[in-house]
Amino acid sequence: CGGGDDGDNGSDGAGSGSGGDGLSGTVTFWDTSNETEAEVFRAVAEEFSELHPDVTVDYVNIGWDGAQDRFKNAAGANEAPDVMRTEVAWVSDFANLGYLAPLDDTPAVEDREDFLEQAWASTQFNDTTYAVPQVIDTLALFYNKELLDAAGVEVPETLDDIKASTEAFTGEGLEAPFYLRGDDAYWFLPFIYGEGGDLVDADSETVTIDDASGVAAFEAVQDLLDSGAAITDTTDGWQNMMGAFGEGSVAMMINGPWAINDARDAIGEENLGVAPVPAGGSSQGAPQGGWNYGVYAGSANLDASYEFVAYMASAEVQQRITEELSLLPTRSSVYEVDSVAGNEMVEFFAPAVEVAHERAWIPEANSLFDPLREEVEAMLLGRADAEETANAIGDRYRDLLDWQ
Ligand SMILES: C[C@H]1O[C@H](O[C@H]2[C@H](O)[C@@H](O)[C@@H](O[C@H]3[C@H](O)[C@@H](O)[C@@H](O[C@H]4[C@H](O)[C@@H](O)[C@@H](O)O[C@@H]4CO)O[C@@H]3CO)O[C@@H]2CO)[C@H](O)[C@H](O)[C@@H]1N[C@H]1C[C@@H](CO)[C@H](O)[C@@H](O)[C@@H]1O
Repeated sequence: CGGGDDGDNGSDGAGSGSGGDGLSGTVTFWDTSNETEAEVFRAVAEEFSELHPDVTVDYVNIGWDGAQDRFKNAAGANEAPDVMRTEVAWVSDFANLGYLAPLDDTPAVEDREDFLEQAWASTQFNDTTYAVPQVIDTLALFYNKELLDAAGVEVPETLDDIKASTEAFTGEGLEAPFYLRGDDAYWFLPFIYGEGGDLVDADSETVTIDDASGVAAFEAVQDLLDSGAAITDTTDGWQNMMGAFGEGSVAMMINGPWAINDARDAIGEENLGVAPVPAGGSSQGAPQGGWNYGVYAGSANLDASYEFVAYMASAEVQQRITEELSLLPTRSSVYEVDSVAGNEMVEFFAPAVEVAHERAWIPEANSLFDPLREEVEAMLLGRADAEETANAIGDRYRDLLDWQ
């Protein structure tokens, strides 16, 4: 803050010291993390009160399903939590509705230059900062090293490699080489990027999912299933995917850093390998995802909420979250810490995130995933072929976006 003031306001900065910094009251924090992650996020969040004894943190884990609507409904009734774990694509949605407090020039944003540009981009809406980055992620190929060795299979680099491994794995008694998640549209993106395609081109406001690349992507999905190289489900995908991978009925799945600890518990830490998502017919790519902290615009305790967000997004807390959960930091400085730099999963995922497919952080983007999931589900259930699926999605996007 500069100036001649000796700064003795009773606290020695964020890192230590008792209260006396004028913060008090309760900060309610809604967290969407999964069961394994929640243990760490809860502990870290509640420790904020040790630094600010007059502040009570009310940590509430609401999980992932329906979280976006739960926050919007609560905000609409002016009952939203002070701080919300906000998925990277929800910032524009919540900000567009006026539900997030602008954070520029507030204590919530500390060392802005330390944040990764890819992560920072998702916190912006109408040239204003509405969130602070927590973790960044992308999708990768998770594989069971023992099962690949037993089948004599190298880590696949393309979808054709996965198909070519089918006999080797079924010969070892596996149901199939690969679990293809069929109930979450995020998991379809690597197939679309693998054919050099995308859902839309936001710059030219053009729908591209029903281009030849989109049709080729859905043909590749159908071909993996018809050839016996993959199994899928259109409901309970998370449980079925983690179950099949954990029991060894498949050797591979596509997943993200949030699944690392559960996958290690299931097949053994030394047995888990990660690699880039397999390439398709003409290209290779994985989507960028992740999470931020948003502050509810109607919070009755903005000062404590800003400081809570600064603490949760601090380098110290990010380092601890990586050490305990192998989630990816969004601060460049944290990647320099030995315990983080030496983390095998960070060593893989950090460069993978670097080249992850950027998305358009626009409110409309939120509404692209449900039509994608629903139309692909129809294909997986045999009600449509790849071309009909691509065309159906394209038509729905043009209706939704009023784009070409
Ligand atoms: C359909 C939805 O499409 C999009 O969501 C994308 C999302 O944008 C993608 O980034 C991606 O998310 C990754 C995520 O990045 C990745 O980190 C991980 O998250 C882990 C956590 O890591 C882990 O801690 C734990 O929490 O568990 C998490 C979950 O595993 O995996 C996520 C993917 O699962 O994929 C999402 C799509 O799935 C829209 O944003 C909407 O949400 C839309 N649904 C609403 C649209 C509303 C109308 O606007 C409608 O009113 C509502 O009814 C609908 O619900």
